[in-house]
Amino acid sequence: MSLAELERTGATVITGRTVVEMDSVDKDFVLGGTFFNQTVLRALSGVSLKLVSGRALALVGESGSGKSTCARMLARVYQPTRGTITFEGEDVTKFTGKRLAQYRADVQMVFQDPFGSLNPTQSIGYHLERPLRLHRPDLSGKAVQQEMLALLDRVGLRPAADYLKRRPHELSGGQRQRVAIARALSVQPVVLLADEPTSMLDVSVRLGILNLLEDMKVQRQLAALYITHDIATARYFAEDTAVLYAGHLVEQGPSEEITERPQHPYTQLLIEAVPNPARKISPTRTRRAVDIPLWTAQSKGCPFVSRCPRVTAICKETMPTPTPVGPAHMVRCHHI
Ligand SMILES: Nc1ncnc2c1ncn2[C@@H]1O[C@H](COP(=O)(O)OP(=O)(O)OP(=O)(O)O)[C@@H](O)[C@H]1O
Repeated sequence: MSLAELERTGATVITGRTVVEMDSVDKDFVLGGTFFNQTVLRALSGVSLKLVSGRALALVGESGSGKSTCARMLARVYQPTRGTITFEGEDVTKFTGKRLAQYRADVQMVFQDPFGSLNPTQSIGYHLERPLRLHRPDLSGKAVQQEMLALLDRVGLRPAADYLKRRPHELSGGQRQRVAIARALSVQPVVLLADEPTSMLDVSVRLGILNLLEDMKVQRQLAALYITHDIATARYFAEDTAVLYAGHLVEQGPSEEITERPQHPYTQLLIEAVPNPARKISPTRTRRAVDIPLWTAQSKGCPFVSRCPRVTAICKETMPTPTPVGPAHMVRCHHI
């Protein structure tokens, strides 16, 4: 049976190989207090996820849920407090020197603010030439020029030669994000971490950037992490979705399954919040803004209790373990 046929049967087909794996990762930040009585924020609690070549995983959650912390750990900006991160089977936390530099080239990040990530005093050519010369010393001067033009062309900045001498302020937000993507691709990465890559762009250009990232994911078989507040775009770009709340993964599985049949009350809340002109507004349903709880090493129970319509005594005491509810679909809730 071909992959396409197998997919039509409804089975979850995970193509590609696991490139990066996070296993039971905690990340603590010391916020203050004395040496003997520190206030420790647990920004991530027991997070496990995989990035697979040619596939994207969307990491969805509200502000402060720990999405960027997760990406920064994958990029080796932060070390985990507990748990392991492996890259092609090797322990990332042990990388130093040349191995760490190579890892940082293999794992590229695209940030939400395309202007902040480019140097306003330097040309677009400079932004592409530097990583090419640093990470691909085999290329001759002429080959570097050709590669810069090919990269700009590939991200849709045409005619490419026109863009080389321009500076970031001469480009629109969407064009700057295309330059940032070209720069990330210049070092031939294996993993792409896209941290809300469209949230600061005009709505009209967002789809173009998502399409470009999708093309790059497929053509280069990148293992991608797509961070977003917006569960609706998660389905568009990512095959798999993981929902993060107060540093805990509360639901994870195929994007289509998660958006069609969300099981965790938090995922259901995110889906209900997606604007849908066809849906009637229920006057009985009221929403109040609630902050994500500050999770510490002493916190217990499920972090969603203060907002959960299903809450019972056990939820206040014990964090639920992951429960399978479908092929490659897990939920952490006592009441599914
Ligand atoms: N370096 C740090 N020191 C202390 N606390 C931090 C640090 N980095 C992040 N945090 C805290 O960790 C929690 C998670 O932050 P993070 O930026 O990962 O969330 P996020 O989901 O990416 O939010 P946003 O969507 O607003 O970027 C927040 O409470 C944040 O204040």
